[in-house]
Amino acid sequence: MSFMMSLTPGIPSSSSSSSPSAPSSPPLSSPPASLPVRTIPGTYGWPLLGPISDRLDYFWFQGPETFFKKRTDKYKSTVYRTNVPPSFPLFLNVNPNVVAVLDCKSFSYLFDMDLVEKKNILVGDFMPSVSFTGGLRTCAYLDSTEPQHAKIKNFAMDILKRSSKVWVPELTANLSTMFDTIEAEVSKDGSASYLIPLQKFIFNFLTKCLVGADTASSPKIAESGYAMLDRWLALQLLPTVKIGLLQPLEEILLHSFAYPSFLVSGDYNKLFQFVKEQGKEVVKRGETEFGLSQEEVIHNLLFVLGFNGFGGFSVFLPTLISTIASDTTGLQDKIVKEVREKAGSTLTLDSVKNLPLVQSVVYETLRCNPPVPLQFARARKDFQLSSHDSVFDIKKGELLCGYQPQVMKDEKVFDEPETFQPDRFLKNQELLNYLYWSNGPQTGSPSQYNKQCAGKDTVPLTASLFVAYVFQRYDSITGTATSITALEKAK
Ligand code: HEM
Repeated sequence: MSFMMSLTPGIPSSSSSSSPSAPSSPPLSSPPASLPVRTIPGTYGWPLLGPISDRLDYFWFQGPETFFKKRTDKYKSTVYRTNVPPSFPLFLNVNPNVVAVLDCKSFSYLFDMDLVEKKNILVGDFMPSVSFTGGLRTCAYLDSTEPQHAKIKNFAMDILKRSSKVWVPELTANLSTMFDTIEAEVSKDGSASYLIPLQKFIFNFLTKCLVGADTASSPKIAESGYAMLDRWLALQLLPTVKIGLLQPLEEILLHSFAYPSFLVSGDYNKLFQFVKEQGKEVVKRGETEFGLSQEEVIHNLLFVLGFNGFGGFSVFLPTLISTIASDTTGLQDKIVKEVREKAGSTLTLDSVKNLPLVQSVVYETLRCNPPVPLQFARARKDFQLSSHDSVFDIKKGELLCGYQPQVMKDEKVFDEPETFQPDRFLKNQELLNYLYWSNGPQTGSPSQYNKQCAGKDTVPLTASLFVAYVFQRYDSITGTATSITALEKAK
């Protein structure tokens, strides 16, 4: 961590000249004069052959982690040119060329909305068809300069603010249901596979909090709403993610073409009708207070619920559970002590303030396993970008691609970056400046002027409450990312 204090903090330099609340930290656009200017190393290879070879390395021969690491070692640089999937043969109008940015300093340029734009590049140059979202480009695909972005982002943040009253009671009620199910299965079979109860919990809880709709009012949605979202998400993301099935089948069947939305449109329409009927109050507010059409409100609600919230928590919570439930260093005893002494008998949003170790564990899990691994941004203009040791010329229109799992292991920022240190953020809060899971630093503020996750504070808060709930109820839990094998009730 020795170099950390000399880094430019990873806070967006500014948003746009029209942003009254733009943060005023030093601009990233003027790199320190002492660093040498270097040509960006790396190559896109021969047309068609370069992209296909990189794609096979990425998905098959190396996997994303080794893919980025090997090239960093080869070029002795955390900034280089490469191709990322999807590509040839059936993604003809997708340009796979990117400039990878793989340390905390170069990655933070992705947050500088004066320098980069984020139009249609949530998952790279490839964009899933808008027919998955009713023909609309939802918030996450809009650049911060597009007028609809401000309206929808403000709506999303308003939803979170208003739902704060019901957030904790809904969370604990739904957690009770989930752990009753898991507990019964563990005592019957000796272990419980928890992914389905967990996804049902996330779906019911978020639907109530974000949409104001009770899934109990529709047995079909209550029973299979989570699975409908899984299918909808899978079809949009398949071309870009490694599943780990038998290769080369995965390459041929999953990574070679985009799946059509009609395969899930029946499910999506059911969810649409459910939100329209059961989420009337929230939908109306989106129309009257934020100037959105009814269609815009509902498709964006479904995106925030399904893609951002449900998708994000479905990836994050299993890693959190597995990290804690497989620990053998005595971490659970320390958490039990903190939770029992300081959380209070009834959990509230304020309880978390008294749980610094729990919060640090949550942050450290987000650092070691950022749930959304890839982030993209396109240069709005020519500018100079610096890594820790060099400066590079970026041309207008070039696509920057950050791979968070490597960036969050930046040894110039994080001591022993490969090691999970539960109290890392408790000992040094300064490090929150470099925790980027939300597409911005944990010390930043999501707003209409940037593209930071609207749930930047809500997500770690919810995860901390989740941990507090577990250790109010249990003295210890044992398990993995998919199953719980033992639960010892609180004595
Ligand atoms: C563990 C859960 C979550 C994770 C990991 C997560 C992660 C992210 C990330 C990485 C982005 C930026 C994507 C990009 O532009 O590259 C994002 C955007 C966004 N997230 Fe989250 N998110 C989570 C939960 C939530 C929740 C609960 C909400 C509810 C309001 C939310 C609302 C949003 C919105 C509205 C955006 C788009 C921001 C914009 O366009 O300016 N997210 N999220």
